[in-house]
Amino acid sequence: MLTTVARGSGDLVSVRIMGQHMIILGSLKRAQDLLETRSTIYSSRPAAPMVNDLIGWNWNTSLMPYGDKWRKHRRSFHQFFNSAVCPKYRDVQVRESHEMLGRLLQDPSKFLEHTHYEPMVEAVTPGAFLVDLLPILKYIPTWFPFASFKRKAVIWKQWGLDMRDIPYEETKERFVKGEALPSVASTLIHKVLQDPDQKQADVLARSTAALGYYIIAGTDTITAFTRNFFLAMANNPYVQRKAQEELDAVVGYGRLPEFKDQINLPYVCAIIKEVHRWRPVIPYGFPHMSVSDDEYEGYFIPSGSVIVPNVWSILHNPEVYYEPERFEPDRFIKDGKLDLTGKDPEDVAFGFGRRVCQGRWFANDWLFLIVSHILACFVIEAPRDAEGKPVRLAPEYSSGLVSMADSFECNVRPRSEAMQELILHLQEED
Ligand code: HEM
Repeated sequence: MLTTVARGSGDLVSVRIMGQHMIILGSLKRAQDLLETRSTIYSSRPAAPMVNDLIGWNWNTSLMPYGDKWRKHRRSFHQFFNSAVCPKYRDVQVRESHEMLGRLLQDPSKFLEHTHYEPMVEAVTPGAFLVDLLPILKYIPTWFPFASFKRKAVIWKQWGLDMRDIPYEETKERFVKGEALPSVASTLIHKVLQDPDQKQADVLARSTAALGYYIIAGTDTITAFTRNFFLAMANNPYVQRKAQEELDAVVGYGRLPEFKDQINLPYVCAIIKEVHRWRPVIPYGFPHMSVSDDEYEGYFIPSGSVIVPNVWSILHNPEVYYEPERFEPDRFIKDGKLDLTGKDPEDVAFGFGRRVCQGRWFANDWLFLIVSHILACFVIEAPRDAEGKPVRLAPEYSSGLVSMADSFECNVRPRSEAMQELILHLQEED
């Protein structure tokens, strides 16, 4: 029997579900007080038997409990994705973006298909499966009538292992033959082969490389963000026009926006911030877990409590963001410049404290290319109704950890013949 007991109000709510304490943090102050100032206590993850034991994803940093193993994996990932290293990947990201533009040009009606979505996010959503609340369930046999989660787990486990191991093994084979291209995986393999404890080094290397392929941590979030961007542009044509005017003035027509232009494109950057704020892709926060008893402003928080930052309510606080449901990049512009004082949505959308997203620099570069390139090259319009009026798009969202908009229709067309030719030309060059 599932029982829920709730206490507290406003921005700090404590809930008990089947004996499990859960604290929901509804303001930036609460989230920072606990997850950042007291990060030694609040940086673990809740046990997730579906993911860790059944699917066998205990090699994934983002799901590991706080401790030495997590620290080792985080350090290993950090060396390849810290802010100083990420600019090295920009050439590859630019080429990827050119390809994406080419696909959009070829078949604009399939703009959602040019993004990538894996249903596995369902599995990393704590509480999505009863087994996460009742770990004993993991021992029931796969053929048991209600054990569909176990059957899914068998498929996902193999999929996860293939995703981690196949590209790694292929790179290793090429490396041994001296044919591997420079990559995160080949750098790691080079180190493994020199390590006295090759077996252990190999385990860490393949986990880092798998995350490094940004398959798990990255693609769902980037896909969800891109969908929200299309949605915001289709519903707000004046925002789109304003961004395109800025792009035309700063970049001109003969080339695509580049990283060096970013500083002169405050409105385009404000759109990225506003997409993070308006429809955060992890709206109910990535849960943390406390590792010792604590007392906070008169509340006793027992060890093992699940702590959930309510990202949606923080980013929709009308005291910080006027008319929060409105898509309004101008809220981040002051005197023609980007002004994020006390309101940068990325301080919230990428999580908190010691568990803050490790892919944020890589993601930011990627999102800048997606948004600026699409805006420079295409017009995005909502479909029209029988009277010729634009339809207000309002898709449903999935309820997983990463909240993804369901598919929706949009008219996407090149802004001009010149832009069309530029895309084709860039593809020939790459
Ligand atoms: C729109 C893009 C993205 C968003 C909004 C996002 C958001 C997040 C959030 C909220 C967390 C949890 C933070 C916490 O527990 O407080 C996280 C963790 C993580 N992210 Fe991202 N992420 C994005 C893209 C990426 C990409 C592209 C990568 C990889 C290249 C990545 C790698 C990671 C890793 C490794 C963790 C685990 C950190 C840990 O548990 O120690 N993320 N991300």
